[in-house]
Amino acid sequence: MSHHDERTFVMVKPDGVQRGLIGEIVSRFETRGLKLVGAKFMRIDEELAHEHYGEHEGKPFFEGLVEFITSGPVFAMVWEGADATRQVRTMMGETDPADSAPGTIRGDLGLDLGHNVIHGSDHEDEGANEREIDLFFDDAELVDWDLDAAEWVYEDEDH
Ligand SMILES: Nc1ncnc2c1ncn2[C@@H]1O[C@H](COP(=O)(O)OP(=O)(O)OP(=O)(O)O)[C@@H](O)[C@H]1O
Repeated sequence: MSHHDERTFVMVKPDGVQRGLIGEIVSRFETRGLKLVGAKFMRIDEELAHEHYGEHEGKPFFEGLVEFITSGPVFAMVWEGADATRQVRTMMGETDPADSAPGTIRGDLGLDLGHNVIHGSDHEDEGANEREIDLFFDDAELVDWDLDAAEWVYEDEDH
């Protein structure tokens, strides 16, 4: 990982998994030049849901949000690249698919606010990316590419 790279947490939510959108979503980040360093197909239990969405506790949509995120499998990922957290948020679009521009993931694939197919760490919340990566992944599950072959694909001023 070079000095300006960072890692961010991204997750295809249960609606995206159920609709068969994992491949489409992974493909968008791959072709945008981000590097996949971790991925896990999993169920989120109540405890993890409360930790992950703790900031929304007490809001009227909280219980529904927990019920939704625990309702089926999710595809959790860690992506790495220059300014990765902000890049991913830009590619995702707005929280509400109705406000998201065509070309963004939610603008193209999202159905409504409760079914917006993807989560990505908030780039305006300092350290949210690292906190969420730690919440979902053990260090040993994150993979260093460290391949010569990767260097010509991902041009880097350090090389
Ligand atoms: N008013 C609402 N009614 C129903 N669901 C909501 C509402 N506001 C937010 N949500 C759901 O809660 C999630 C978290 O809300 P937040 O404001 O953190 O949006 P976000 O950061 O764009 O989304 P995410 O955290 O999933 O990436 C949203 O993705 C959405 O699915």
